[in-house]
Amino acid sequence: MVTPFGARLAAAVAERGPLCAGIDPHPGLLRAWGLTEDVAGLTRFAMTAVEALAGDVAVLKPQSAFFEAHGSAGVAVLERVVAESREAGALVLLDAKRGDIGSTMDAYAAAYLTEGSPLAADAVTVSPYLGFGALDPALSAAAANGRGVFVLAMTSNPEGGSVQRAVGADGRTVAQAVVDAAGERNAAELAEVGGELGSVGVVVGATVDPAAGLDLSRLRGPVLAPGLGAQGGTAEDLRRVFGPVLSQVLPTTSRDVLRHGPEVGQLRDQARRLAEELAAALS
Ligand SMILES: O=c1ccn([C@@H]2O[C@H](COP(=O)(O)O)[C@@H](O)[C@H]2O)c(=O)[nH]1
Repeated sequence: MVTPFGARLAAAVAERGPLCAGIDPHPGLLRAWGLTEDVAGLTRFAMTAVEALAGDVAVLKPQSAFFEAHGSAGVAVLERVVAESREAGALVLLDAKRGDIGSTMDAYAAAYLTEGSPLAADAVTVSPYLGFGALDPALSAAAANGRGVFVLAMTSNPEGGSVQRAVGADGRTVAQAVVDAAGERNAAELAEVGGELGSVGVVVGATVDPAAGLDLSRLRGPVLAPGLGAQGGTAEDLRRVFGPVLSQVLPTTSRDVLRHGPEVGQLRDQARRLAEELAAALS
């Protein structure tokens, strides 16, 4: 039997600390690193980040959009990032935010969650706004292959609230319904294979207002928390937003690490500093 993603994530965080470092090759960061805004610059940027971070952090989160922006050659760089990060011992969470009808989700599951695919990662972000049930192919492939999914619930951007905080006929917000559906999948997984942490995560911004009242207590899975650093969230916010489920939080930041490049040692030092600060905030 394959080891479930939830168990692999818990082990990685226990060994390496809680930081999920993003690899977001923004054009502005390429310029700041003195690189050209082309595939050569992208390659140097991304592989420097991998060299600095993949042996150190628990999870690396490449943002697919910045690689896709360079066309097929950019996607080839993303394939290298995924493969070399995993070889160096980091889990890879591919931030692609895919979501579609079930038959198309089959193809996304084949691309991101199936051994042998050039873009197969340890986990992928997905969007539930075609209905949580439409994600079934990805959830099934993840379970079968020891991989994970992170479902958008309450995102870090201010615009998200108009959709995610809308209240349905049952009185729950859209975000709460997403979290509850993820929790049901985790309860089924943990009942079947045991363990503490399920493989279906959700995305909840470190920037969200705790007054939104999102109840994560029955999730029993990881909570990816973006929004730290460049978007204004702080380690202290994690305690305020996620108090009762702090041990399940996987804080992520991209620019707050990457702005310390291009020197490998400085990137690594910043990631270590943040990992320590976050571990303290989450304990
Ligand atoms: O709610 C969300 C979901 C995903 N993201 C992604 O995380 C990083 C954040 O980058 P920073 O430089 O740390 O701001 C980026 O890839 C987003 O697409 C998010 O910010 N919020």
